[in-house]
Amino acid sequence: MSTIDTLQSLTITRPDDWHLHLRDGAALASVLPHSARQFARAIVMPNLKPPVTTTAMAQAYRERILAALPAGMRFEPLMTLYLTDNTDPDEIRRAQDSGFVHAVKLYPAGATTNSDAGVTDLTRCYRTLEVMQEVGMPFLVHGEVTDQDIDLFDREAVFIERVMRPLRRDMPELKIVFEHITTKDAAQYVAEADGPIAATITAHHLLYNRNEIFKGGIRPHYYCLPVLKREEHRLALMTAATSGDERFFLGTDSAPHAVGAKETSCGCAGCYTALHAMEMYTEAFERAGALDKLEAFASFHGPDFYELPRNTEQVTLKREAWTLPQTVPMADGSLVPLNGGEQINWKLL
Ligand SMILES: NC(=O)N[C@@H](CC(=O)O)C(=O)O
Ligand SMILES: [Zn+2]
Ligand SMILES: [Zn+2]
Repeated sequence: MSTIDTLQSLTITRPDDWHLHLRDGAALASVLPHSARQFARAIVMPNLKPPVTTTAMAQAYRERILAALPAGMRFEPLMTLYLTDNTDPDEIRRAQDSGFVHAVKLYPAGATTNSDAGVTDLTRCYRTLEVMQEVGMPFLVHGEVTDQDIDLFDREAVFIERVMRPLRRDMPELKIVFEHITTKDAAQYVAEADGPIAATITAHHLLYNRNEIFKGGIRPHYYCLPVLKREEHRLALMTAATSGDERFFLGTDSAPHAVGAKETSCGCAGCYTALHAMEMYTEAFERAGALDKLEAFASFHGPDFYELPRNTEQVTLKREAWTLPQTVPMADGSLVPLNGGEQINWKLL
């Protein structure tokens, strides 16, 4: 064992979360402290009901987030806009000028939670995407095709061929983040592509393969989109995350849903990890013998891609076993964190 494997504590630059769902209202107030405890900043997803489609809506949402932050906590929400077939190219210029909108998000219509207002055909958005390319506004992509005749487990790989390659051929300078990648196909595509592209990787896709959803029965808290994949894909994600390649960085995709919306005959997609995401990532990197690569993945590659300053504060993770709560109270019902009731071996101080 190398010395780093036996470390009792690990001090790194405070990380950021480059893909986070904070929701709104009572749910926002319940989940925000969990993220703020761990992360200095987060890219906040715009898939509210109704979706955050304008700079004015993003500004109002940002103010609600800051108002929900408990006294004494610091956290910077980095706002995003939800792309629709009708997003006006001028909206991109307003967003860019705002200073607080940092990206625009693609939800293919019907692909995931609250994506009904999403894009039906990306070519309809080309004038808007051209302005994004021109001003350097990052384009964040939920990369799954929605065709019902494509197997659920193949939707990300097919997206690369049908959407990503044509898009990048047409807009080679557009900055793209391939969000929450789940396959070796996506990891390889991002590692090898020319031009400005990166990918976020969740902690749960590093730690689990699809067996987890069905262990001993159907376990809805492990259901998210894109769905967990085969072990070979998990291994490819681990290799990418721990490679030191600056194109891969941390994005939890923590996605809170009230327990009743998960534990039901047709449960929502989304894993809640904001409570313990850094501990989960640390566990994953330790298993790969790559704790020395965690800081760059969690704290450097993201701000570098977004052209934001790196954080200067530090945080410490201690090797200390603790048991996650079974549930987290939420004003409108409770929330089950991923691995609720189980033990985790690291603790963020
Ligand atoms: N990841 C998920 O399974 N769900 C996310 C949406 C998303 O990121 O696709 C959510 O908003 O609940
Ligand atoms: Zn998504
Ligand atoms: Zn998400």
